[in-house]
Amino acid sequence: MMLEIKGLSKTFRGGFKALNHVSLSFKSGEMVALIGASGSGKSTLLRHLSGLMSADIDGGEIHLDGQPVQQNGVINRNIRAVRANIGFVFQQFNLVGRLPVLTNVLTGGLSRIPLWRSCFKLFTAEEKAAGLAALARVGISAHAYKRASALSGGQQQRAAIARTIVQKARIVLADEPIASLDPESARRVMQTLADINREDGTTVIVSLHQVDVALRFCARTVALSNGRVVYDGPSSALTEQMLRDLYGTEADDIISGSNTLTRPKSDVPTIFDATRALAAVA
Ligand SMILES: Nc1ncnc2c1ncn2[C@@H]1O[C@H](COP(=O)(O)OP(=O)(O)OP(=O)(O)O)[C@@H](O)[C@H]1O
Repeated sequence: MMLEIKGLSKTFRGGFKALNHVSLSFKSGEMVALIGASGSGKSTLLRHLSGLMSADIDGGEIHLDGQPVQQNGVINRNIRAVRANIGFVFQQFNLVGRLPVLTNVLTGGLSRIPLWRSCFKLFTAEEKAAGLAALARVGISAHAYKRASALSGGQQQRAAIARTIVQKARIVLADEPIASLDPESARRVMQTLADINREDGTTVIVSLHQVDVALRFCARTVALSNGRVVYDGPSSALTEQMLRDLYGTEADDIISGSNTLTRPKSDVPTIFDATRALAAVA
């Protein structure tokens, strides 16, 4: 599905401009990293793409395969149908902790299940089988009947990805999905996103604080600074200088990965750091 953003602007109450004429388009099957310093507008952009937040009155438009998500500050009245194609993975997992993992995953299909049935949480054998298959794909089928709150952060995040599989989402928007995970869990979550991208052709747009992860997993990177797109192109063409300009005083930590998952646990690095990644493609 083609996701097109034209001239998107968002001004928060008080006058702060969080998005400033953002225009981007995403083709089916892309895996794109969204990077930028804290406060640059990554989460705000992702919320607009799914119609969770409306732009300014004259703030541009977003279309998914020609269907409006929103136009000039007005969300499509039929947003539920549009949103059925969009899966969302949040930093804080967003599962209902007291419900079993499988039930959480099956709620991904709710937009395609008649309302009366979803109200009573009745799922057919076929739906349950689809849920279990999705859990198997993300490697956590053994935990299907545990309460979601009993899972580790990384497992909960993989359950959230399984939910997007059940939903049959064509686009997955992931907002800092690895920010609160340890390095190995983070790597697995990114690999799971890469798998659904490669195997199902699902478009994945993922905001990341870790530049090295963006370079490792995403062929394309979009960089935001103060609500504007300042880079959109192959991740391999990003230079260290661009990253320094983008992150300012945060740059050393971000680039060397000293505060992220880049520090290898053993001497076999699972993910290489951004400087070496850049040197390798130079
Ligand atoms: N509801 C809101 N009201 C007012 N300002 C907001 C609101 N939400 C976000 N902002 C501001 O908009 C800017 C962009 O925020 P956003 O969360 O999109 O940044 P981000 O790039 O995702 O940052 P981080 O990496 O820290 O999550 C920030 O300066 C933030 O303070």
